[in-house]
Amino acid sequence: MAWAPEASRTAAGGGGTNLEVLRALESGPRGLVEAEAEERLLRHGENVFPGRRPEPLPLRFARSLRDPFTAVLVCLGLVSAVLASWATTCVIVVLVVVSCVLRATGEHRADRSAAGLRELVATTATVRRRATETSPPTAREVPVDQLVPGDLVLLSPGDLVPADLRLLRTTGLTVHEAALTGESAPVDKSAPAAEGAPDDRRHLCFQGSSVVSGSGSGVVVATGRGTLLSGALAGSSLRTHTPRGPFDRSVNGIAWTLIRFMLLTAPLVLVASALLRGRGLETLPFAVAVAVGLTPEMLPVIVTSALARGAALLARDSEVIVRRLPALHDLGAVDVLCVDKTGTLTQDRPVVECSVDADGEPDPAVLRWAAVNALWTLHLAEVPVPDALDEALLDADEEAGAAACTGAFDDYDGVASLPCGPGRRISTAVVRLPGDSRFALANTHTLVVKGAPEDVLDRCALDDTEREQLAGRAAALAADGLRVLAVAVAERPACSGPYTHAVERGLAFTGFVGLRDALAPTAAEAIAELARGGVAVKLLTGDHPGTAARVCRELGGDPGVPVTADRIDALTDEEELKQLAAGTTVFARCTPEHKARIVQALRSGGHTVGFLGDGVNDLAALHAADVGICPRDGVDVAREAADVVLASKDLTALDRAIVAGRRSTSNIAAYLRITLSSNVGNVVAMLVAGLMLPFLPMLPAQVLVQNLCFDAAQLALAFDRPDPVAHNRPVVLRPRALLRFVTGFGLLNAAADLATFGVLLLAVHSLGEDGQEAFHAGWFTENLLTQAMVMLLLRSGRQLAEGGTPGPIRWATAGLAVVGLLLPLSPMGPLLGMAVLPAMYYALLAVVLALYAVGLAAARARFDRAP
Ligand SMILES: Nc1ncnc2c1ncn2[C@@H]1O[C@H](COP(=O)(O)OP(=O)(O)OP(=O)(O)O)[C@@H](O)[C@H]1O
Ligand SMILES: [Mg+2]
Repeated sequence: MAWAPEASRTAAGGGGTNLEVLRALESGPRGLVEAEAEERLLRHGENVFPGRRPEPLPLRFARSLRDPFTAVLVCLGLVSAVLASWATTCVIVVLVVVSCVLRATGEHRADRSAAGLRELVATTATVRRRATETSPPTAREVPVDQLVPGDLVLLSPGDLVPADLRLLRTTGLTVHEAALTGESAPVDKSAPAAEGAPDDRRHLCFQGSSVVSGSGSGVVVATGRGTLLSGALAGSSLRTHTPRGPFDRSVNGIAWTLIRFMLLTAPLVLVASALLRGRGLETLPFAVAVAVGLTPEMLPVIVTSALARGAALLARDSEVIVRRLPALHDLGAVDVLCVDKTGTLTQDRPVVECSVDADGEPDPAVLRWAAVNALWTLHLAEVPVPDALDEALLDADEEAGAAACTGAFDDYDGVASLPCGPGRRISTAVVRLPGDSRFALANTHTLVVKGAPEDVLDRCALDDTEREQLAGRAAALAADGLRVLAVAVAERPACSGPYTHAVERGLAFTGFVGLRDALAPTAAEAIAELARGGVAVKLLTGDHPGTAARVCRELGGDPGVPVTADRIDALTDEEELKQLAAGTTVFARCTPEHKARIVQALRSGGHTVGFLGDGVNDLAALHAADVGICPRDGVDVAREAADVVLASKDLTALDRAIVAGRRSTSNIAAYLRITLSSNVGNVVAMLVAGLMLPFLPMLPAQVLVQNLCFDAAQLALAFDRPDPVAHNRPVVLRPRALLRFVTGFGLLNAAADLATFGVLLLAVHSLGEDGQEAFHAGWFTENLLTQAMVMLLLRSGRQLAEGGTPGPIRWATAGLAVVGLLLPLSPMGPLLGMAVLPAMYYALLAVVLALYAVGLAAARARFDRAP
């Protein structure tokens, strides 16, 4: 348990000065001493994020019991136990246990293989601590689970709030509390004024929220199970939201259809045999066995195994972490990938290339003003985390300054800063010349503004023609692939109160700074591969349309006509937005909301959408997409929001992840096709034969043994290496197409079964009561052999004639055939009520099977040709 001491919670929750709060928590402004923190960790326990505690194996096992297929099996097991049909009950218990064990261990394995990588991209918190009582405090990163009450935490944009905090100091801090309150807009947070304020929620930051802009420091008041989020989850007033992605629509949709179908089978068999054969309740065990026979009970196992194996291989070979297994399936279905530009396709290490005045002439003063802005934005932040653009400006300025030795700008003192953030594309620093207040200059503050040209020009005192001209100049720089910042300044009488955005008006335009941000080395290759694989790539960026279009071209794509986000604002009709989103490749000047809206529009247009992004401004879109993907260098919140994390710098890992997703889905689809068509075939044949014969066409125990053999063999499908050609386009499981397939192939299978029925009539002279055992043996052999054939011919893609070493499928089918042929002849045969058949039967059976193989191959070829 990790409750903060009761006293501290009260102090933190109520008012109180910073010092009082710190004292109540036995902490201080210089942070905890390491030894004390260690001691507290023992006392309070680890600060584990709710919902992220690793699930123990028994719990996993219990969770797989909740699966609908397993539930149906358990019900059928109960029915057979009530009927005292113990053999059936035993087989069902074996099925349930095997399936749960396989699923739980599969998930566990996938988790383990990603564990090392997860550490590599783990979320950390920045704390201020001291090595000893007397040493100075230093800020350092600690794993989130090591935080203790009383720790001083520093927050900056993109951080996940690691525990419940009482704020001590803030500058322009806004946080996103959607995980707690559902509120999607960022909320302002501030440290209380000195006298303590009554509005305590404003002064608290809660675990699970994320920092959007600004920075701050706070003291930890609660960790682990003591946090508000933990409490809310325990009281289950909050649910971790699970979006309905393609996986839910396809695999789960199909599963539920099957379950309804299965629940109908047992009553149907009972009614049919009562009406037509006058049999009573004694057919119930048989009806139950048929229902079990029809159940693709291995579906959950195949799904988990195929996905877990794919995820484990990806982690090992390509350093990709799949955080939610179904996301791997969804990746395979992605047909549109939206990508953010800065930091994803580019390296986000911009370098200043030019600094020009309003006439386009080189002017170092523009860079100097931009650097003054960057310097004071950085210094006035509670936590100075340099942004890449600011860092580049400071570096370039330092170099230029060293050459020119002009010191005038260094004399400025910072007064206030209004930083940029999501949706705000300019940053302002208010500076002044230090000096005696008797001089007029000391009463003047200088506003230095830099940011997106459109936004800065809007705030400058210019007439329309001038503004247009300057916008044109910015566009020309952008078209060269530069990131462009406009710089403007204004002198104002000193203002004693806090500065607000309202002062950013009537500025004097100074010039532009152009920065070049190199492309990520593997970006072009990755994008080309995506295009070859049938995935449309769209660029969604906050940057200038010119820069975005140029980047797109450099990556080998056709940018078309870039759309700026204000066009999206103008659209009220969802239909129009859908069309615009589908027909556009580059979206520029997007705010986080625009990115999410575009993703949403593409999804409602019927696409499966992936979003690859790394910043705070990508958070909403990462949530909105079917699959959120984050590169390794993304901010904490982006990584937390993503379903898939690319742990290596290599973007082509994404292509491999998509192929892995397609492969897993293909294997799942192959399983469904194979198992359903043979199950449907068997049930139809069994019903027909059951109505014509004086005895049950198969005994319940036989049905179940046959089923066990099928299941064991079909597990191999999860490990199949399907045809690579099948993976050059998105793979989607379509319930309708599957149904068509299953009906067609199921009837073909039933025809083969009934042909065997005819053969048995010929070979076994009397099919009266005494021919029963021979009939059962004959049908058992035929069923297993046809199943083996179906597995070979209906797997995804690869043909029988392939060379090389036999894969899992061939071993499985060979095993199935051997069991089918030998089991009735072995001592097990009589135990299961089967007799030895005449040799003639095998000869005739060979003919039936050959015909069936030809029929299957022809039907498959026809099916593959169909659109
Ligand atoms: N530190 C900054 N100072 C001034 N302006 C900035 C700063 N950072 C960003 N901007 C402006 O805001 C714009 C939008 O930034 P934002 O972070 O939303 O997207 P981005 O980094 O350009 O691109 P992407 O969305 O591809 O990551 C930038 O293009 C730039 O003009
Ligand atoms: Mg970015």
